[in-house]
Amino acid sequence: MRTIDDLDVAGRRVLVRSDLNVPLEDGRITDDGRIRAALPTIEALRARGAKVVVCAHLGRPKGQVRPELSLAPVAGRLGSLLGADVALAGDVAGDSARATVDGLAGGDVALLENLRFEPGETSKDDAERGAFAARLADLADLYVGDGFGAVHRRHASVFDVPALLPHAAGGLVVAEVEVLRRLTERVERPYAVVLGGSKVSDKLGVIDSLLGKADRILVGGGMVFTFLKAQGHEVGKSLLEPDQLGTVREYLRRAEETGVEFVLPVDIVAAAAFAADAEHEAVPAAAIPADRIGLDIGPESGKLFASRLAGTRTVFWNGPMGVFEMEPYAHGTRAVAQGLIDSGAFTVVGGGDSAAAVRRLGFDESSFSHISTGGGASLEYLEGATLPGLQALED
Ligand SMILES: Nc1ncnc2c1ncn2[C@@H]1O[C@H](COP(=O)(O)OP(=O)(O)O)[C@@H](O)[C@H]1O
Ligand SMILES: O=C(OP(=O)(O)O)[C@H](O)COP(=O)(O)O
Repeated sequence: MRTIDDLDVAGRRVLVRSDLNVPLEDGRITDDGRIRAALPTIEALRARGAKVVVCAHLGRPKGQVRPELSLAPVAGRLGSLLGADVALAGDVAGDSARATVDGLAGGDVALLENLRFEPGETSKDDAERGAFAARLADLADLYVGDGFGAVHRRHASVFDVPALLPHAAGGLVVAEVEVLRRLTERVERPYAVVLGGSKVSDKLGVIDSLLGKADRILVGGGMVFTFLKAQGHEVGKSLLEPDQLGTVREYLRRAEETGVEFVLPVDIVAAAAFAADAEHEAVPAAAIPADRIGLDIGPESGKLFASRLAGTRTVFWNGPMGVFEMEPYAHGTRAVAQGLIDSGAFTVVGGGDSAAAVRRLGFDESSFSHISTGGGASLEYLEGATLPGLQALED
């Protein structure tokens, strides 16, 4: 892959695809790790006199303009971290974007509005995606792919635009790939993978390939209920992927056959509602009441998970063990983070929310070997999948 050092950027418009998908609460950024991770590439381009046009997504607005998912707070934080004004365009690739880009001088930075306000960004239709990509490409002379957390998405700004412009990989993408390559090429065993979070349908599929790679797979977070249900247990109102029950049963069967150890929670914190002040208690994982929702793994599971991480040499973790944003449901995530640290293994934590969780829960980032900005992206990389956003930069 070419890097930004291979591009002649002075005075030219450089479209930088970053992943600035940060967690928000009431319109405020609760963790700016992804913005900080995007800075080195933007700063390097500015220093070389580029007109930097940053583009990124926030949440999943599904092609609709949703004012609460405007990148305005991100533009503000990016500006204060850069110590420079960041002009936010009023649209993604319309008249306002054009005027904003036209107003840039060398060394200036602008941010386009949330890419996913445009249906073309995420469209599965090649022509629709291509038409939007052409509008984006029209705003720039060069393209830099630096949004590692989104490289697994075949989206216009990730996959199609680099085909239309001279392009290079940004520093974040280069650094992330270097660390993750270590987990695919020379992994030290025992190798454990911890999976959780809420993007269950996206991430269940990677277990298929992990069964041939990992020695232990620990499952918590919103992912666990499809496993519990597949084993015949009641899961109440917890997150569930009913279509995946057969797949999960097959995973459990194959794990037994191949000697891969699946570690599932033995207890669950079950709450009366999805709220911090809801009545809640730890119940056996096999006995979740029908009117309750599972929001964390229980204390016994926290101990069990930590014990199964002890003695490992490599751990990859994606997805919080519970709804850590609410203190009553943060214990499992805290226990697993501590388990990674205590294991002494080479530890990689991946994912926007997982990385935010370790910071929010007070862990020192340097306690982990690597904190990746990508959850789904790093899982798919480890799976050996071809990632559209990396493939597009290789050509
Ligand atoms: N049992 C659960 N039910 C619902 N949501 C959960 C549960 N456990 C964890 N989550 C949520 O998962 C979200 C993160 O999931 P995900 O986006 O897959 O992780 P990452 O961003 O690290 O890849 C968090 O916001 C957390 O609140
Ligand atoms: O947050 C992200 O991924 P992650 O939760 O897997 O870390 C990326 O910004 C990609 O977002 P998407 O999963 O809505 O495509």
